[in-house]
Amino acid sequence: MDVRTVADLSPAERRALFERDAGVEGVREDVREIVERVREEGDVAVREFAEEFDGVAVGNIDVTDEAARAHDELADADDPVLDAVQEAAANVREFHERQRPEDWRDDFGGRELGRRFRPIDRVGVYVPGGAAAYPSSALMGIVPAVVAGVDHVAVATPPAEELNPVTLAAIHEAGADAVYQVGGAQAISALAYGTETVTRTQKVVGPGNKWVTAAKSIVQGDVEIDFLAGPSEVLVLADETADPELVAADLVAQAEHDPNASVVAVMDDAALADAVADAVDAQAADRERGETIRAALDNDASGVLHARSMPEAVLFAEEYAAEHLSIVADDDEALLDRITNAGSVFLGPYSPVAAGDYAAGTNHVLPTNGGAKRYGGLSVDTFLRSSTVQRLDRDALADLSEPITTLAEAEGLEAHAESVRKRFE
Ligand SMILES: NC(=O)c1ccc[n+]([C@@H]2O[C@H](COP(=O)([O-])OP(=O)(O)OC[C@H]3O[C@@H](n4cnc5c(N)ncnc54)[C@H](O)[C@@H]3O)[C@@H](O)[C@H]2O)c1
Ligand SMILES: N[C@H](CO)Cc1c[nH]c[nH+]1
Ligand SMILES: [Zn+2]
Repeated sequence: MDVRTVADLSPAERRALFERDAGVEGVREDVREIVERVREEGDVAVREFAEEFDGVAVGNIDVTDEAARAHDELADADDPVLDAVQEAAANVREFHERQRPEDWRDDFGGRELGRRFRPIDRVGVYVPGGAAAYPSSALMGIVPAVVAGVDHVAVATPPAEELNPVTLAAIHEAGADAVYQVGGAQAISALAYGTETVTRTQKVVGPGNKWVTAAKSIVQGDVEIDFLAGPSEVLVLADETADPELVAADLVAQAEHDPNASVVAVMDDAALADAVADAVDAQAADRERGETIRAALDNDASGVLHARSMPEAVLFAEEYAAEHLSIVADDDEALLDRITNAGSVFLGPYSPVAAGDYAAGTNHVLPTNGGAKRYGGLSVDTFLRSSTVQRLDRDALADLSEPITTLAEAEGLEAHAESVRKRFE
């Protein structure tokens, strides 16, 4: 890879990095058609798109029993992959249980005010599975919904002649209530609007490629969504203490997800930048998914960048607002203090992004395309809604009657004022 200098980036290069869209805009119109066809034609369209995009003639769309069977078969065979799924699930559950908010009520001087949290009834979780299998995303999407207490968790995952048994087992292990084999934009539409087979849900969550991400942005409004969690991204912020081989390994790892993945390293040390660029090229050539990795490395939103100073590198990282931010530097905590825009942060040489991807316990469903400037990743909150509660005593309402009636009259809403006065007649 060529090393570029932050200060010398052209306006077009800056736009490609900071306004990246991972290919989503380019497929938006095609995806709109897919979403509409599924909305109007239901299962018929789901089956047609499965043939067209996945090359599969789908039998049963509902594969809930198959997921349970896949789980039983791995358990009966004492397959160590099920142990890995269960260990990861336990860590994800433990971390997310800490996020469950408590209902509360407090006395504000005669005004008893509070907040209560209740789960959404029916949610749809998309579990990707086109270019790779994603049992880990099943855990990340479903476990927080179960922890939140969602009544019905419906899952959609791409169809296959033979569905991936580890993905199915992870979906079952995580606690899904219904599982459908439908992928891509058609899955998002099915979960958003329902079909003859697929339950209509109130909120659709989960990561996916550019087609999935475009579909989520289209159904948003008709149904709640979590946020856009598209092709993976990592930004490594490093100083001269970083090991270039490890920086490169984390870049190459995220690059293997998708040709539209974006991977960046920015550092204040020119020699390190050269070493990282060389290590990335060497490692990419050795990896099984070399073609995908090379495409991701070569896209306009990826790069190895040299900054004139760490403050300049930090500003770059803030503007980039990466899904994953890895800080590999002597004083990583001081750098972290200056960062606000990142989906998930990885500190120190023993915190590779892959740890969070699979098993540390934090969620890997995270905002891409700069979304980290506006929202955080998937959590228990994603599946909750809150209500406020109040009980005022007579004196508290009497104390407030002046501001309430004055404001009501200022708004020309006399009946509001009267509803307070009536209580003191
Ligand atoms: N941001 C996050 O939190 C996060 C987490 C995990 C994974 N990811 C991303 O999820 C994605 C997974 O991608 P994937 O492709 O492996 O699986 P996927 O399930 O997202 O996509 C597969 C589906 O894409 C559809 N598709 C393929 N070609 C199409 C075409 N030409 N037209 C219309 N639809 C088409 C098919 O319906 C197929 O079922 C990767 O980009 C990965 O980086 C992101
Ligand atoms: N890095 C992905 C999120 O962008 C999550 C993942 C799943 N499997 C491996 N990685
Ligand atoms: Zn990953």
